[in-house]
Amino acid sequence: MQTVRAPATSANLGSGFDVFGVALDRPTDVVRVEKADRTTIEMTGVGSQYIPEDPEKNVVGAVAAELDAPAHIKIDKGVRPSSGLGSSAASSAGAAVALNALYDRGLSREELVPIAAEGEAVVSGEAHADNVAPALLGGFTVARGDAVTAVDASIPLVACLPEIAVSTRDARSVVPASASMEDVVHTVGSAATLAVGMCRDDPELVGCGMDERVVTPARAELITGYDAVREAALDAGAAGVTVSGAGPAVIAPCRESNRRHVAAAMVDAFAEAGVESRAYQTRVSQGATLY
Ligand SMILES: Nc1ncnc2c1ncn2[C@@H]1O[C@H](COP(=O)(O)OP(=O)(O)O)[C@@H](O)[C@H]1O
Ligand SMILES: N[C@@H](CCOP(=O)(O)O)C(=O)O
Repeated sequence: MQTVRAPATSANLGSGFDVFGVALDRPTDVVRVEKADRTTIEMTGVGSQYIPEDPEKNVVGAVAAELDAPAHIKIDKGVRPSSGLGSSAASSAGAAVALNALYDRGLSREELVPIAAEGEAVVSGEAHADNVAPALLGGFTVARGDAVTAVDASIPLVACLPEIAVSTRDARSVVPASASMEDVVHTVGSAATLAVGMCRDDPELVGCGMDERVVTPARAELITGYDAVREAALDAGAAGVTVSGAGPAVIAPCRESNRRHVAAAMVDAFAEAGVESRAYQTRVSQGATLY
């Protein structure tokens, strides 16, 4: 038997649409695997009632098939599905690490990225790696085509998750098909600033580099209260605010000393907009861990 704790992730970070991602130290999924003749899946935890246990429809079924590693897979969900916090990626990455160890496949974390990405294809139709890369490698990751670059980073963040469901598919359908050259230049400047901020562990640069004018405003429309939550987080001292993943979670880097204050301000602002929410006081952290 093998057990893995796999982290939530936030992919995009505003300026890095479909490219940037970070692993978060909470929330997490716990994935437990035991050898079996065929793959079966058992789900518990937050939102598990909405997740199919059929291996054809659950992301971990595809990962087990890719690794030719049939198992009884138990997943205790800590990362709510359709959250914008890489819920499916946490399970995919956790299963990839656990099954790799269970069957002694000897694959590196980098080699597991495309395998875990096949799990993502079950949900979104695309084997995108921007969530599974940080879930496997930890820190800040850059997914570009088949190549992934990872750097360690330690940035305090608040990830505030409202009681709204936004499917990744729906949130992708509102992304504009084109952007002006002015907006492209602005995004490149922001993305470069964010990457430097991650390398320097500087939350101010990371927050500044999240500014993006094409994808984020379109998706913010799907999140009741987004503008008020953004303003409240900035007033409370956040260095920047953006939509986490495809939403509805909203993410805000900040100094550790004002993280609690930022978290409270975001929850209060959602409440004023009539939406319940939960704020995770978290940080950029390590990838999936065997224990
Ligand atoms: N093991 C799993 N964990 C989470 N979601 C899963 C899993 N297997 C299949 N799904 C499906 O994936 C969808 C949620 O994934 P996704 O939209 O990527 O969430 P998030 O925005 O949190 O990353 C839901 O439709 C859910 O039923
Ligand atoms: N780059 C993708 C990431 C989706 O992440 P999720 O956590 O919302 O599944 C996108 O922005 O569509």
